[in-house]
Amino acid sequence: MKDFRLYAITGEQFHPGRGMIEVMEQAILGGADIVQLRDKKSDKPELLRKAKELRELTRRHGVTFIVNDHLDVAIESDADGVHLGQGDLPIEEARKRIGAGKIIGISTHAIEEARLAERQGADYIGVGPIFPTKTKEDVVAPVTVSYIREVASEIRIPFVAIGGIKLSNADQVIAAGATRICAVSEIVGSADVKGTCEAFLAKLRNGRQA
Ligand SMILES: Cc1ncc(COP(=O)(O)OP(=O)(O)O)c(N)n1
Ligand SMILES: Cc1nc(C(=O)O)sc1CCOP(=O)(O)O
Ligand SMILES: [Mg+2]
Repeated sequence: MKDFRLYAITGEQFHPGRGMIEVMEQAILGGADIVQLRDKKSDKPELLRKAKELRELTRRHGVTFIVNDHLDVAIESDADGVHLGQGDLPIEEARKRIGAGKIIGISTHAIEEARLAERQGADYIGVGPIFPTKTKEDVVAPVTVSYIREVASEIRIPFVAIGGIKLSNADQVIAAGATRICAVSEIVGSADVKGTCEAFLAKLRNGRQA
């Protein structure tokens, strides 16, 4: 898969009065290079409509587009891939349905899950939740930056840190070895979405030099 640095996930509850496409376009203009549609409320037709809009936006900007949870919506909207949770369908089955050229990402919360995801052919893993977060209802206890250190030293596929990551704590995440960051509320809930993305990327760039 095309490498990425800043992963922006939709969260419409964080920007009342502003449209999702407008907000995600600001994230992309700020440098987000992968976008995920995460929507726990909409029904299938609504999800598909949003996925198609985001597909058009991301294609126009040359940015990777992932659909959370819904493999069928990912396929029908011609997304670049799907993000699975630990309780979702197995990677092997998802791969058969979505095809070899597409991206499969999976959430992990412990090194055993990361090892398994790598063996099963995931293209990237989510590593989290690093810090407490209110964005995800059924979230597990924070894994802390020590899990980033474990993954960075052992896992070879790309990993992205997620969960409670803010501009104010991103330096800890980067110092632990993360070279890719994912955020929901800090990005889409910001009054300056573009500036927030630029600030995350500046931190990631500085971290690489450190
Ligand atoms: C990049 C990334 N990492 C982790 C998640 C969480 O996925 P999951 O565990 O399936 O939980 P939900 O997002 O479905 O609530 C993610 N979506 N993206
Ligand atoms: C969607 C999600 N997945 C997580 C995981 O640990 O797998 S944490 C999380 C929520 C991230 O939202 P925020 O950046 O607002 O904390
Ligand atoms: Mg999920």
